[in-house]
Amino acid sequence: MESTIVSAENINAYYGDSHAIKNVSIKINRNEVVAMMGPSGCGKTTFLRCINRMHELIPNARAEGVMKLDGEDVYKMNVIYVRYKIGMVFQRPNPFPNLSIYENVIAGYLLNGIKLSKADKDVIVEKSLTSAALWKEVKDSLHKKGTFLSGGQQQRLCIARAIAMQPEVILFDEPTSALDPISTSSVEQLFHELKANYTLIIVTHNMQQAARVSDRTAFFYLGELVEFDDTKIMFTNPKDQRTQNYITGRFS
Ligand SMILES: Nc1ncnc2c1ncn2[C@@H]1O[C@H](COP(=O)(O)OP(=O)(O)OP(=O)(O)O)[C@@H](O)[C@H]1O
Repeated sequence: MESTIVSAENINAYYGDSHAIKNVSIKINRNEVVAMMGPSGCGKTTFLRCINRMHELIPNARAEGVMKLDGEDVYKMNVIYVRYKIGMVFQRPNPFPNLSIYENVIAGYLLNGIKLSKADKDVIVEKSLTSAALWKEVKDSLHKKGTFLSGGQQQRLCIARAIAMQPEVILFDEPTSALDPISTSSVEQLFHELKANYTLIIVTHNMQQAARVSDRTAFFYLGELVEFDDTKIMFTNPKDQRTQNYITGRFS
C-alpha cells in the first residue's frame, strides 16, 4: 500500500526579498523515486534543500510552510536528526579528502562525535558500501583515501556515506552531471536497487534520466510546481502547456 513519507504543504522559500519557491505542495510516497525537473533557476535545488533544512544554512534565506517526514514537522525537529533521516548527495562527488574510504562512510558519526565500537563500524561500513554497490570494488582498499577512487566510485561512496546514517529519504542534486556515461549508468542502476529500502528524490536536468529512473516526475517552473504525475504520463501526455513546452524542448 502507498504511504506518504514526505509531505510539503504550501512551502514558500526566499533569498532575502527574492521569492524562489511559491506555495509548493507535494506528497511523496515511501519507496518511490521522484524526479524533479525544470529549466535552470526554476527552484529545484532550493526546494530540495527545503526538504532537509539545508536552505536555512544560506544567509538571509528562509522557508515557510509545513514540511513533514512521516507525519512529523521537519521544521520543529532536531536539525541534525533531520539530516540523518533525509540524506543528501550533491552534484560533484565530495568525499572528505583527508579521510579514508572507511572513515568517509562513517563520517556522519565521526563529525557528530558519536562513538561506535570497531565491530559496529565494520558492520556499518560493509553494509553501506554493499548497498551503494561499491563493496566488492573497495573491500581491499578501505584504508586508502576516498579521493583515490574514480568519479563514479566517489559518488557511490557519497551515497554510502548517506546510507550509513540510516536515512529514510535520500535527496540527490544532479548526482550524475559530473560523471561520464559509464559511471552515470552505474549510479542509475543503483537507484533501482536503493528504491527497495529508501525514498529517492532526484533533481535532474536530464529528461532521459528522469524517464529512465523515476516513478513520478515533478515539473517546476518559475518557482512553482506546475505538474506532478506518473513519469510516463509526464513524458507522453502532460496536462499543462508549460510541461509540454519543456519536454518538447521549447525552453530549456
Ligand atoms: N544562494 C542564493 N542566493 C540568492 N539567490 C539564490 C541562491 N541560490 C539560488 N538562488 C536563486 O533562486 C532561484 C532558484 O534557484 P535554484 O538553484 O533553486 O534553481 P534550479 O532550478 O535548481 O537551477 P539549476 O537547474 O540551474 O541548478 C534562482 O532565481 C536563483 O538565482
